[in-house]
Amino acid sequence: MTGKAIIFCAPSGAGKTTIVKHLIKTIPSLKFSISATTRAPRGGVEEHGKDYYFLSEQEFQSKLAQNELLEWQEVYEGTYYGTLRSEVERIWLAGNHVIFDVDVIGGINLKKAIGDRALSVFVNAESVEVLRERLENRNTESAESLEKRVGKAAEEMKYADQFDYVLINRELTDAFAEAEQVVNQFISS
Ligand SMILES: Nc1ncnc2c1ncn2[C@@H]1O[C@H](COP(=O)(O)OP(=O)(O)OP(=O)(O)O)[C@@H](O)[C@H]1O
Ligand SMILES: Nc1nc2c(ncn2[C@@H]2O[C@H](COP(=O)(O)O)[C@@H](O)[C@H]2O)c(=O)[nH]1
Repeated sequence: MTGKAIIFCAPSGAGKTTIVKHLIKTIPSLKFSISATTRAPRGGVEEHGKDYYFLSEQEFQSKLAQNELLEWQEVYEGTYYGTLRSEVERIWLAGNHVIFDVDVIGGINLKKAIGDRALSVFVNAESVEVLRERLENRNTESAESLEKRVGKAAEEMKYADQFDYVLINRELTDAFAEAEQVVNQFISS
């Protein structure tokens, strides 16, 4: 089996992490590419080596200098995120498919780098107001961080037409079913 790549992107709060976690649970050959980030872990929720590799800025810059990142972005001012080449290699060598949860520009760059072996999916909500409400309910962001994320969302929505598939996440159960269908069809093609 040739390993494929599934790229999930979305404006913050649209629900891509929720959908990606669901896909990993339901499709056994799909493995998550754990990114590197300089963001601090969300207390009590996130683990190093599971959700992210939480690095200092110096450690991140060192990986960048050694060409260990397939793509990277300063997603929010002063906060870096990047895809490790070693994650993709590890997952493909084990005979699995890789799934990414990355920002919109990172996703466009990954699709360019991987080509036809990759399916890029843009998850969206009905409106920026819905994104805000979901982020408020998630209760993980400071007021400042929430404004940064919502502020960036309208800009990110403009890139939706550069993706292979656009999924509007209204009811979560419907979004799960649609995501499963499109991913299963791609990995079995
Ligand atoms: N269809 C939905 N209806 C209501 N709430 C939802 C829906 N989908 C996801 N959520 C909730 O919205 C919040 C944001 O979802 P999630 O963390 O998956 O977003 P995200 O796109 O990964 O955002 P970020 O880029 O900030 O990590 C979560 O609390 C999640 O439980
Ligand atoms: N370009 C990349 N973006 C990434 C990567 N890993 C995660 N992300 C994106 O960052 C934002 C914020 O994530 P959060 O965990 O702080 O909410 C989100 O859009 C992620 O998809 C990466 O390796 N490269």
